[in-house]
Amino acid sequence: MIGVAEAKRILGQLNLPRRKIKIPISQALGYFLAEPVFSKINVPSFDNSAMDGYAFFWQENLNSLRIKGEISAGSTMNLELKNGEAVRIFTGAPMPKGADSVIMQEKVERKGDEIFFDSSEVEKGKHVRYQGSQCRAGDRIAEEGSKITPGMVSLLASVGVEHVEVWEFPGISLIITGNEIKDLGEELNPGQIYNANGPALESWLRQLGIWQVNQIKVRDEKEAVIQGLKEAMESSDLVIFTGGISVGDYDFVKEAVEANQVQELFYKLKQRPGKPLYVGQKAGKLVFGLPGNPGSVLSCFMQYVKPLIRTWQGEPTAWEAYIKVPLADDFEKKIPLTQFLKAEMKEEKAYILQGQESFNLIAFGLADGFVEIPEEIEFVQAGEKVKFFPW
Ligand SMILES: Nc1nc2c(c(=O)[nH]1)N[C@H]1C(S)=C(S)[C@@H](COP(=O)(O)OP(=O)(O)OC[C@H]3O[C@@H](n4cnc5c(N)ncnc54)[C@H](O)[C@@H]3O)O[C@H]1N2
Ligand code: MOO
Repeated sequence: MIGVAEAKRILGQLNLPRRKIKIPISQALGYFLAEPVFSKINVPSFDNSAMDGYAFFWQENLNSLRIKGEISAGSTMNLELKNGEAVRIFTGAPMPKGADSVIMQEKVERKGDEIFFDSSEVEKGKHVRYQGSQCRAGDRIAEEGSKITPGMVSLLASVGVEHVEVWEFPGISLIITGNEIKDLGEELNPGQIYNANGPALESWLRQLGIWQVNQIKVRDEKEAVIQGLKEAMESSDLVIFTGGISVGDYDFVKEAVEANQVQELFYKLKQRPGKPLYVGQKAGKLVFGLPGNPGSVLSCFMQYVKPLIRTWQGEPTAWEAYIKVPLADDFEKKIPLTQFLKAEMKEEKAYILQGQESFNLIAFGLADGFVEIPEEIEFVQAGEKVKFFPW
């Protein structure tokens, strides 16, 4: 059995067969840039007013101006001001020739075609947004690996970028094993349970922007599991099993990966929950055998599958997605394994929740994420900092 750090090192070093795609920015939310982005234009592309008011040429001791005309946003009017003249101007409208400053309309008193104001209210260059003051054509405005947020989309649109090169998301298949598993809405007979893992993983994947997932259920029969994996590998980059990876007589995932010539990267980790985690690889495709208990599925997904998918998607720091927070209470770890514990964050402290068994989902409904207590640590004192992995 290897430890958590070694497992992460192995997965972190994989050479993932990622693909670049070019997509319109309207569809790019949540993707990561595969190339840096350069501005196509100067922004602003012309000097313009930052306020509704009056534009003029600044001079010492100025306290009145004569209004010569009006310029609104989008106007192409070719107006030229002389000293002592002002133009009525609106936010975003181009500054006329001969003007270098704007005064807000609230600061003036208008009488006919003249405005009067206190000379202390005006300043050279005030309320003008100069050409190229955000960026200039050719400037690098976003780096490779940046996540496309709504803010980034706004920036890209402002500089005239219509399409971006991003890393394509991996295609994913979920294989839910277990004769006892019933879908919601179905009747539960004795010995049967609801499928918690399928909806949980679907939700996780949606959180990562992945809405299209091939999901199949297979019975605990060797041929069905082998065939299910074969078909899933043909259509996906990542195959995620839940259940069937332990040592029971009806656990066939191990036999299925071997029958499909998947090469083992590791099997069984010094951790709880999720000890019997399996990961294998074939021709760049990855197979995760998540142990069936829902607590194990969620911990293993969060610790290994999520960072791997994020890396595939182009996030450079996916394996460091934790923060260090103080533990609210003392914690004694009674097992020589790394423990992932469901925890709630309150007033910047992590509270380890009751009910940490890997079948028990009550704590999952309350948790904000996991606390990690490393293998070699036996006791953590209240106030000591631990790694916290937010959902
Ligand atoms: N003799 C041993 N037995 C077990 C060991 C071991 O080392 N030696 N490890 C235990 C640990 S730890 C885990 S975790 C489980 C993992 O078992 P499997 O991956 O084979 O999973 P299953 O046996 O199929 O299921 C385990 C458990 O989870 C429930 N389950 C499965 N799928 C779902 C689902 N989609 N939604 C909700 N719950 C699900 C299933 O009914 C079982 O109760 O093995 C231990 N045994
Ligand atoms: O570690 Mo298992 O993953 O206890 O449920």
